Amino acid sequence: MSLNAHGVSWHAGAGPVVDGVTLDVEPGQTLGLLGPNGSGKSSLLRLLAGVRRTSSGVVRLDERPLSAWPSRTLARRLATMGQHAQTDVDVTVADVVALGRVPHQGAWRPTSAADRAAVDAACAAAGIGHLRGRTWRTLSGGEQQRTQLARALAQEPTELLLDEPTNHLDISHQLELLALVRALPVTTVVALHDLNLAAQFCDSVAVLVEGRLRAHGPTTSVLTEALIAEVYDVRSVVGHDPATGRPWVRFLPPG
Ligand SMILES: Nc1ncnc2c1ncn2[C@@H]1O[C@H](COP(=O)(O)OP(=O)(O)OP(=O)(O)O)[C@@H](O)[C@H]1O
Repeated sequence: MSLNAHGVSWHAGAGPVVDGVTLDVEPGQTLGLLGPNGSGKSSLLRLLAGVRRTSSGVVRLDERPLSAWPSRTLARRLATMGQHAQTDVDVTVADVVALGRVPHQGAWRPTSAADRAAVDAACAAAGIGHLRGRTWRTLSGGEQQRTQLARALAQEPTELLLDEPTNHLDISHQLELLALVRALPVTTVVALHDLNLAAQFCDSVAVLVEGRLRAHGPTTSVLTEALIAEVYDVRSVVGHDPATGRPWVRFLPPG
């Protein structure tokens, strides 16, 4: 087992935002986190990353509660990529990517050859080598997103938690990013709105509705016309690609 949530809830305001979620993420797997707007995907990702404390229940990494991990060790293991990374400071792309190395560096240890190699590899993988000298604030939304991915990759994590990593990307970069993430020997949880991207790239999916886990399992079993109608109130046809066996979804007009 890699990451595991057991009976995890998080309350904000009047009621639970995440409500009793139990979920195992197998090592090396790419798990898609699906659900309508406001269903709790980002909140659950923050709980899985340990950046937010559960109101009840426990998140474990390798069967050990996150709270029992030394923070630096945890920071080396878990990398996150959020939806809205912003800064008012004039930092370069190279500076942002190098932040991924901080958990690996001691207070008095200078940047090592391993740090430089990890940053180079991450920039190459995310296709941002040519942007390294640019100021972060001058980047397009998609370029910022790929820079954040490079920062997360430079961290050389074993678990990667991505919140809608494709939302600013053109179709080519969407496919590239998810193919890259899927090929990594890393356990990944990725919140997605695009059901066809989930169908194509996720080994399994977890579907949240109003903070509760409505379904979890292999993508092929979970992504059905009935589930899509129930969760999103949209009619669809779900087929399977004969070459890959993977599902695809075609949405139908209301009526
Ligand atoms: N700090 C907070 N205080 C109060 N309510 C919150 C807080 N954070 C999130 N919420 C609410 O919890 C619900 C779930 O939010 P969350 O961002 O986790 O959903 P999501 O599934 O990621 O949504 P989206 O698909 O729109 O990004 C929303 O109704 C949101 O307004």
